[in-house]
Amino acid sequence: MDEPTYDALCLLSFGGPEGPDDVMPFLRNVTAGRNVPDARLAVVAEQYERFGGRSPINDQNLALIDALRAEFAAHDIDLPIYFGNRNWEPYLADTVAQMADDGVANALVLATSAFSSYSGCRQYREDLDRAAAEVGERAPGLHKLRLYYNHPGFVDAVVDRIAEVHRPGARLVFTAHSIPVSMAQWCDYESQLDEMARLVAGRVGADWDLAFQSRSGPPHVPWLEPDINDHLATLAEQCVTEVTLMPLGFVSDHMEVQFDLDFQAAETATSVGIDMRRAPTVGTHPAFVTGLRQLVEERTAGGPVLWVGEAGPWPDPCPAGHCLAPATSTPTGGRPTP
Ligand SMILES: CC1=C(CCC(=O)O)c2cc3nc(cc4[nH]c(cc5[nH]c(cc1n2)c(C)c5CCC(=O)O)c(CCC(=O)O)c4C)C(CCC(=O)O)=C3C
Ligand SMILES: [Fe+2]
Repeated sequence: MDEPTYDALCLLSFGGPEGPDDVMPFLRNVTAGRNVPDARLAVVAEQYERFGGRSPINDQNLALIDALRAEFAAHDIDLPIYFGNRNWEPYLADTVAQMADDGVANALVLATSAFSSYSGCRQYREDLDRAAAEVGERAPGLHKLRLYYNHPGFVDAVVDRIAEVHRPGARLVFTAHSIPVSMAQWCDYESQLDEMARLVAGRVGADWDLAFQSRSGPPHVPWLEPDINDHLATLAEQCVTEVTLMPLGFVSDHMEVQFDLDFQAAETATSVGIDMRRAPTVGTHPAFVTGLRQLVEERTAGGPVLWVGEAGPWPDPCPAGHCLAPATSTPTGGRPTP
């Protein structure tokens, strides 16, 4: 592929409220155009309020940016790093406008989502298209880096994070954000999670399962299962007493990790008599930061294309028609054009 010369990297993430007054407007941004009932928003708002109305996600992304700046400096990569979000400040469109002001002609984009799904992949690409359209002709070219769920840097960091808390003999349970089954059918989310869980568990040497967390939406709409809380109860029935929990589907310990796992799932574990330890997400683990630098060098310096497992590197750009939104979430009810 013919690569342009890149003059910046933009970290693209979900965003989160900075204080109590931000919580409801943030949640309305997240769920705009979708049928998430107000009752569900109220429940989630309460979860943010437990954290003083402030999500840890923005600080975690800033920490990752700091780590990447140091990594770039140590490897003579001369790319300024920008930060833009889908749902909160700094909003992506403002960041793209800033890049245009600064004379950036082409930027690489690193999304904080390792796996393939509408929420974690295509929706970020839609965000980029919308932000570029908003800024107009002077907007830089925005080039998303390929998915890195099977990059050795990510996988090595996951293995190492598990080692921080794992006890030999404990059951290793991986979690990822549940998504509607109607969303899962258009992407490789489940198979990617399954393959990486198997590979990581093999390296740790543990029996393992994959469970899902943080589902929303009405109960009659099917989402990926088992839910982590139900699964802990099932494990207890099988006389499992020690669990290592690894939130494989996330790259930082944001609200959904700290609330849904450290608070809710931990309570479930206690109530069913399981001694559970949660492994940290990759965060700024040096192996992860190295892997992200290699992902950039793949595009800027002819660096090697690295991956582990069977699926091969995620294609760059994404395959047409992949990671589509579920039909019910589009205004027309039809399939969006790829
Ligand atoms: C696959 C996936 C990821 C992982 C990939 C990625 O990282 O992108 C992810 C990440 C995140 N999800 C987050 C927060 C929320 N997700 C929601 C809602 C939803 N997520 C979905 C999927 C995912 N979500 C889906 C299918 C919905 C329902 C419909 C919809 O609205 O699309 C809602 C609305 C209320 C609710 O229904 O729970 C909130 C508040 C935060 C921020 C945490 C913080 O603040 O620290 C993060 C990193
Ligand atoms: Fe989410």
